[in-house]
Amino acid sequence: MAEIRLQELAHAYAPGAPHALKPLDMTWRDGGTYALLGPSGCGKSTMLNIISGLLHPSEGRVLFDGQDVTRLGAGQRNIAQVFQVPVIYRSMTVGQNLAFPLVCRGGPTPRIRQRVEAIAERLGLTPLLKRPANALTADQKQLVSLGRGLVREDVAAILLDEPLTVIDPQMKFELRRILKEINAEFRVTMVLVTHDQTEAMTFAEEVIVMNHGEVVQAGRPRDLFERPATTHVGHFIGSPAMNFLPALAVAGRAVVPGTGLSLPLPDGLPTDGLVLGFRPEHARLSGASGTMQGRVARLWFEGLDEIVALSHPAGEVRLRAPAGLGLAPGDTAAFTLRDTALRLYRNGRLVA
Ligand SMILES: Nc1ncnc2c1ncn2[C@@H]1O[C@H](COP(=O)(O)OP(=O)(O)OP(=O)(O)O)[C@@H](O)[C@H]1O
Repeated sequence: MAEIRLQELAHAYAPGAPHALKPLDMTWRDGGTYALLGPSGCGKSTMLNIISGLLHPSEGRVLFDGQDVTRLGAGQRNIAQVFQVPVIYRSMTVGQNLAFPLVCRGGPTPRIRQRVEAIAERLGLTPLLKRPANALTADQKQLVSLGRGLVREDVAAILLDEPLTVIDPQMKFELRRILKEINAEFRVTMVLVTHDQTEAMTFAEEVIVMNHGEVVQAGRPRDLFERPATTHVGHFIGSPAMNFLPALAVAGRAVVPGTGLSLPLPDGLPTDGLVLGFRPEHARLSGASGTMQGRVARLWFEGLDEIVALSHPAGEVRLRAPAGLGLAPGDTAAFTLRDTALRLYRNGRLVA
């Protein structure tokens, strides 16, 4: 188990090619849970493969517990990696698959059996231990892949590259819980790559949001939700996404015309490219008068809540409201906003 430090790390796949991973510095605490979150092609797998040693970075260093491992191959790093597509040894039983990493390292047989049984129990694989791995469903095969990553007690970290994609939705929730339990019990550093915000936000203590090869924000799930560092993060995290409305500078404040939405402008801030943003969850419908009034454009259900899309000359905003308020498209509605809910962005970046 190890602290992982990325120092001035960057990667281009060919000399002179644009960076697939732009320069970054980051430290992941020993025993922590982390998620790399972002759309397809943003550089998540590139970063993970550099950490596992499958890929050598074109710039910078990777340190495990202070030791430079940048030029070491995957086999020398003591990392367990689980991929999107299950990797199993088809000619072996489930038990033999789970035992394989330990057998390769030559541990005592009783200890191996004990560890295999413990991990199988955690993953619900006990009844399948003697089955040929070949005969399993895709879900079960991925559980075996995960189990092979978890069975070793000496790994520096477990890297999970979209491992839940092939897993049945019911099972996903259960597996995230199991992974967290294993992390709490064995304090093994875990890094999950995903493009699914719910998966990232419910699994990790710290989420690293990436876009176009760049880390745009790294922080606790609550901080990403409350204070997105960019409008991209505000769009990408949360459902519905954060609301953003263009603002003008008026008498030292950023103001959305025709609404009560405004914030003081920080001293010296240029006044172009201003946008005010707030979360749908922080607005409360308030009858016909409030911070902003608009016309109900659309309504739809999300779980027990109703999402109300309000149209206004400044733009459309979405609010989350308890179902059964009796609103209909075309109605006039208004909302008030929680005091601390408003954020100011300039050219897409948080300024206040
Ligand atoms: N072997 C490669 N050679 C050249 N370019 C590559 C290679 N692998 C990835 N890339 C490019 O690097 C960028 C980042 O890709 P990467 O696979 O790391 O993104 P990702 O976020 O993991 O995407 P996905 O979720 O689709 O796997 C993309 O523009 C991709 O086309």
